[in-house]
Amino acid sequence: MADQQAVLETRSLTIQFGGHVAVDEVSCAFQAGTLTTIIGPNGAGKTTWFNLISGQLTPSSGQVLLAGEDISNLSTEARTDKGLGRAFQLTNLFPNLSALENVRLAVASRYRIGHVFWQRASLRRDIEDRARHYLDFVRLGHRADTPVSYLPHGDQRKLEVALLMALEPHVFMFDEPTAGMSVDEVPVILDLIANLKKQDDKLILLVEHKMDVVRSLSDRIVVLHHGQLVADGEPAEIIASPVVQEAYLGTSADAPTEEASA
Ligand SMILES: Nc1ncnc2c1ncn2[C@@H]1O[C@H](COP(=O)(O)OP(=O)(O)OP(=O)(O)O)[C@@H](O)[C@H]1O
Repeated sequence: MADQQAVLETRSLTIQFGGHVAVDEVSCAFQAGTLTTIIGPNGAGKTTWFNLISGQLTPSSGQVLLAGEDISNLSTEARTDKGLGRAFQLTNLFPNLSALENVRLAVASRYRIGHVFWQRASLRRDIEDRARHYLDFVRLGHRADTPVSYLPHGDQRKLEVALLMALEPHVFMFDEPTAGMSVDEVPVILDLIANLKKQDDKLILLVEHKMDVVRSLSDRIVVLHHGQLVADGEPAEIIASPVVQEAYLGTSADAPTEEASA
């Protein structure tokens, strides 16, 4: 494992907002076929680290490497093209189009085709087949013709996973995928992520607060606190570690206890 090339790596990644260092020299490498969850108290820098990786923010210093290539200066779109996929909490859905049309557009964008090629029957069929495949994967096949604005919140979140899959990324990034979901919907989205994990060449990164989710899905947990990486290892070991308990006890409402996750 140690000599396997990392799919994704951050090296001394740092960003400062005024005098505040939100992500502080974070170095971490991730291998294909693993699911890592990033945890930490509110304001620890988790989302900011994600934003630096996906290109929403430019680091003050340090690098982001994708399959060994320094992508620190690339745009978000260029990073997506290179296989870095991030779910954007519904902001990339077209509410007036149907579920299928949304996925179809995502598939077509992957193919980089214009209107002329769209007319070619074989390509059109291929796009249609793929779009339906991703929609079925997220169990929304029966909602293909429903406009997105009519879908319940949980279905919209599932659709977002389908859009992400349509881009065929090597890296899937989810920032609190279960946020705002009802108790019934949470297991469905987790099941989707667990199924993604079975495609064993993928790297999945999650930011998640619910410790039962973290424990059941993760191969590895990385803990941020005050912008620094303070723990990194297997779930049971990390959750029990004093450094994690202490980090969370600073904001006791978030403490990673079984009660908090219930
Ligand atoms: N654009 C910005 N400008 C100034 N400060 C920012 C900006 N983005 C984030 N911060 C600050 O950086 C710190 C880390 O924020 P971040 O949202 O990454 O934390 P988090 O660990 O994701 O927290 P939460 O679990 O609450 O989402 C916070 O103090 C936040 O106020």
